[in-house]
Amino acid sequence: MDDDVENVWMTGLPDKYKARPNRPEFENMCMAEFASEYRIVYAGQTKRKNVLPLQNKLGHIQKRTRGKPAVIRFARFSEKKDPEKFYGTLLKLYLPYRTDRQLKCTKFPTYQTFYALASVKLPGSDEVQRVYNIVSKNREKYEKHNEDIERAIEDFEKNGPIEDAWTTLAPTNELIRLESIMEREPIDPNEVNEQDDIPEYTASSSVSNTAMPLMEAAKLSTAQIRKMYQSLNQTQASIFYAVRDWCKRCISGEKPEQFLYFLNGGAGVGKSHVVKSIYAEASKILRRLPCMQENTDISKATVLLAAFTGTAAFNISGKTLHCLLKLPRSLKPPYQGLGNSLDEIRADLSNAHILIIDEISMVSKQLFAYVNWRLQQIKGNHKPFGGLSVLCVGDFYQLPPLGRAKPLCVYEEHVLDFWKDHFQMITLTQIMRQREDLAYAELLNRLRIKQKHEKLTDADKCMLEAVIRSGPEECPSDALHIYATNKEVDNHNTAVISSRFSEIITVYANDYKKDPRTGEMKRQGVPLKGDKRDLVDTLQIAIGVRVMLIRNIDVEDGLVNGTFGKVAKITTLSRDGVPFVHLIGLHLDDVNAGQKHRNKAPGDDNIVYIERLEEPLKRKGTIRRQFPMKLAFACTIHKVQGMTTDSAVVSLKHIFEPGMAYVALSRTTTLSGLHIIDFNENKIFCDPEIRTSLESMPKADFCDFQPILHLLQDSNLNSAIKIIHHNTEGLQCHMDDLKCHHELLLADILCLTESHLSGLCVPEYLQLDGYTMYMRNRHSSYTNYAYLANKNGGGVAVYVKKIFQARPMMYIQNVTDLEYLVLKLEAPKQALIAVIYRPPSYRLSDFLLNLNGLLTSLEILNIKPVIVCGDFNEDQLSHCNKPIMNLFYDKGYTQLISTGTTENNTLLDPVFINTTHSNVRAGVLQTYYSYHDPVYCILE
Ligand SMILES: Nc1ncnc2c1ncn2[C@@H]1O[C@H](COP(=O)(O)OP(=O)(O)OP(=O)(O)O)[C@@H](O)[C@H]1O
Repeated sequence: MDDDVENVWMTGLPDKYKARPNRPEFENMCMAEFASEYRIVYAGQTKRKNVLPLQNKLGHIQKRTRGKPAVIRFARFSEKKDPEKFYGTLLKLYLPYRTDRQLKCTKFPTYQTFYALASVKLPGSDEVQRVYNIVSKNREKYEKHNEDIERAIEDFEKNGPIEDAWTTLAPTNELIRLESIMEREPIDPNEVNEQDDIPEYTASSSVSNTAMPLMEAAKLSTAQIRKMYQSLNQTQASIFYAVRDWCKRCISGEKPEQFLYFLNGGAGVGKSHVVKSIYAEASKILRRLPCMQENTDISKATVLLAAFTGTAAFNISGKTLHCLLKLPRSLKPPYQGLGNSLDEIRADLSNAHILIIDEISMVSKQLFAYVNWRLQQIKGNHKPFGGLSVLCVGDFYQLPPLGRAKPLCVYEEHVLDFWKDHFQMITLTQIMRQREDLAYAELLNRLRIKQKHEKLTDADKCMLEAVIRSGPEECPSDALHIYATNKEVDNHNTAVISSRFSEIITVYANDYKKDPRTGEMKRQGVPLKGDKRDLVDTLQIAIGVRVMLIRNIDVEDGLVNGTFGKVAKITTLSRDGVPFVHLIGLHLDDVNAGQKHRNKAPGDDNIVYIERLEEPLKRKGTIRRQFPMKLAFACTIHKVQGMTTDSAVVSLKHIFEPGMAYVALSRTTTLSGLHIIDFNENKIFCDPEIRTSLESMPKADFCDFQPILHLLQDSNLNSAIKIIHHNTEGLQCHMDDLKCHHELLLADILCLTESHLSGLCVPEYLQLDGYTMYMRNRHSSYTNYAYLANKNGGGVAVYVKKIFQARPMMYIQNVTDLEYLVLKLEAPKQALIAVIYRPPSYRLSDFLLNLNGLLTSLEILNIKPVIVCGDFNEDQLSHCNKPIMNLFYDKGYTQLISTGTTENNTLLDPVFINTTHSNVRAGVLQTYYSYHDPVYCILE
């Protein structure tokens, strides 16, 4: 290159290789050869390139290797092509100390390495002596132990490596290693040891390289899951059904567009509750995806549950985002792709279709961008988030991301944005945490959006005054104290332990520092001064003290940064006669947490044992071994986001961020459980940008998933007749589900098939308030077909609102061998409503005959409209012949349902009407407890 060329900087070997000279000998050269043979020479050096004398070269090399041993490897291409000549020349040069045998190699087989440029010319014969002198000198200098080494090599070649060479080579280190192994408990390969970047915690220097354990389904029993579904309020149910519907469309092969939803709502509105429900249901449905059928490893999750902090992740039985997507500690652009672990994570997430991120308010824009890029890389798809559907959940009025970064929802020009224009919002408004104390719940809603200089209303002030205390002495001492800063927390904890406990044990950190001379890690007599994010240098504990874990020891097992408990046992051992604390046993507040960490010592099975963690201190070259916990009579507000408690003392003194006061004040289930100290209403404030950002966010439209509720907002429909049919797949076991459904009980006439009931009278538990029930069991429905009568299942039932005048027609002349019920509606309007069930095994020709009989009888009654609903086990969406539908058409009926009514997207549950009624609305409702969805029809 010319001297004045500036563009000389190349970042690495591939660049240098790419820019290799455009000469024939380089053309077919591989990078490895290029790397071993060539070095870039700059400016002045290039001028002498053809005649660099060997002694110069040697001197140069010696300088470069800083006097370390080096061996010459000559690579002159012209000579290489004629090896005999080449080695002949070399032989002359090195005869005094090289044997023929050794020279038969392309590389000199010694223990030192030296590369000369290909352009080096072999010295002429007059230079031989000079080179010889130099080489002899070097040899004296570097090959002092040559004989020993030769012997060792021979020995090695003959006998192989010494088995425990490390012991001989570095005895002290080996001793330390063995001691460490003895001290260490067996490691569970499933444990994930990764940490969060949240305030006051150490961020480990590298990403955890522990193999990613498989996602497990939420550890809830079927009964618990069912209870959760039943408890969903109306808005919670709408998003639940929206996601459920999306999953159903996936399994029916429809390939629906990815959804990107944001589930918004204040503290305690039940966001996490919905997440758990969605996770359970979506995982169940997506298990039927074709890829899951083909894939032998069905343990790979279809729905990924993640959160920013370990506490939030455990709360929803998920993982931290960092751990799930193997994100690096530093999220600074440019994006660092996954290297070797890409295949592994790709396999792990191969079935993933939905990602749920809880506590989204704490996710920074950078982290969110990383999640997007990572998923794009993993899925090999350029769609946002690699084509995965994403449900973000959280409350932007709660804690913002660290470092005062703006929350995701606040758009900033020139800052990476994957939120705006992508996500649609749904807001939960009904507070569930404080549902027993509605006044408090409403107060919290107002505090959530209070601006900094906005004044509280007199009524709100009055409510709060009832719980404002002049100081901690007026508050229950055993309640959790919540402060804004670590300093306040530490002061409180120290004061409590020294005033209330006597047998206090001080656990010092075991600190190690590298000896600069020997490189050995030396145990320090007293703990080193650590950073505030390091594990504590001295931990004061006693039986009964409250503590909190400060590291994510095992997220899946609930041992996370922010897990609370009480010290129940302190196990000591002794080394050289000096006792030391070996394990600390805790009774955790969450009895489900720490299942894997029990039984490490004899005694109480409920004790969860925690051992020391080893971590590098912030100061280089130092290591600390300490229990990852601290006292927790008090904790910071950052630790309580997501927590529900009966009683808490909240100090507002040092609040420094928007949303902090709101998070702290919204933890207790009732106002009486809250005690406020250092009250200052100006400390309760939100980020004003959040309100405007949320107001401008597109809203998700879930009307289709609860259509009757939506339609009834139109007051004209209040007097319309609402008829619903549902194949319940067993009424007895689904009675609670039916009662909790938000739309089924809006029906005036609720027709049910497959009630699976026997007997003739309606038992008490099947009664619904405000309804009269009629039923017909399968056994009494057939006279001529024993093969059907003797089978279990089947049966039909109808619930009619008591305000209606209706007459059941259980037996109609000439109508036999049908599972049916007909209801003659007399007031306020006239109509005939029939519900029919046709078992799949019912021979079609026989069924058509009997159905025809029924339809003819209904015709004779001359009442209009006639509405016939039921499960006919004939797919109305199928392209095959549909004899049942044809019969109805022949009789002048119209079918009202146009979309699938089952999980497989078949239309087995049609609704037929015999008039061309212009004001009929009909469609499909959602449920979770049957293979069939209910269908409705509203007659104005
Ligand atoms: N539909 C519901 N029925 C009964 N209980 C509910 C319901 N939804 C939520 N809860 C209960 O209310 C409390 C708060 O719910 P959850 O933790 O899901 O709220 P959140 O919106 O995630 O709160 P935060 O924003 O503070 O984390 C929990 O005890 C939860 O079990």
